[in-house]
Amino acid sequence: MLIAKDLWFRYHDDWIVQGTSLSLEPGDVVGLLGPSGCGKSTIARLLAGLLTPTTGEITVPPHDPGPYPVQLVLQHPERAMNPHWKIRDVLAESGAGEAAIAAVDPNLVNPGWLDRFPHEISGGELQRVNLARALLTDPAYLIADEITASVDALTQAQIWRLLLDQAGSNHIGVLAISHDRDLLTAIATRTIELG
Ligand SMILES: Nc1ncnc2c1ncn2[C@@H]1O[C@H](COP(=O)(O)OP(=O)(O)OP(=O)(O)O)[C@@H](O)[C@H]1O
Repeated sequence: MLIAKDLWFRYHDDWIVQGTSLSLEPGDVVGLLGPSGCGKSTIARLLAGLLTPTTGEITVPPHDPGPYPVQLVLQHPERAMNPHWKIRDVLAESGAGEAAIAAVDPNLVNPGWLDRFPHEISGGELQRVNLARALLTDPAYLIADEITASVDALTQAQIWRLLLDQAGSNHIGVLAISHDRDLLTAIATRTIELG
């Protein structure tokens, strides 16, 4: 289980995260909703181990050295990858070997993209690559922070279908962060509301 207990965090003087607690079980899909600036992305970074809470405790599943068991996928995939790397090298950053990359679901990553650079595929396609890279680390939990906020409704539905299929078959717990209450109602079994 991924457990956050009474998290407090501030970047400077103001407390951004004030006593947040939440838990996520393997296979759970939980929404996180709240107004802009209330600290959703900060909570995401705390859970993914990219920030350390000032006080409070985060329990993650035991894991070997290597990729962290809580992976974070962000809204802008182009900011999360080296623009000079081909897609196969972007995916290899997960630590996955050639065979695992070749075995990625072609609905998620079209094999024809592997020898292209990030700017040579669309934003929605690049987000699928971003998602595939996180999934290739074999995460126990995935935090999806506004991952479909920049794509059209059809692509949004397609990306969420792929993510939920993969999460379901690999028993991955998902925390879906969004401003879109309707989206969270459609995909999550429960939603935590902040602010
Ligand atoms: N690196 C940082 N340094 C200082 N302040 C920051 C930093 N990152 C975020 N903040 C501040 O922390 C607060 C919470 O930001 P955060 O991105 O967590 O909110 P959010 O709920 O995800 O917002 P949004 O829905 O607009 O993405 C904001 O006031 C923001 O300005």
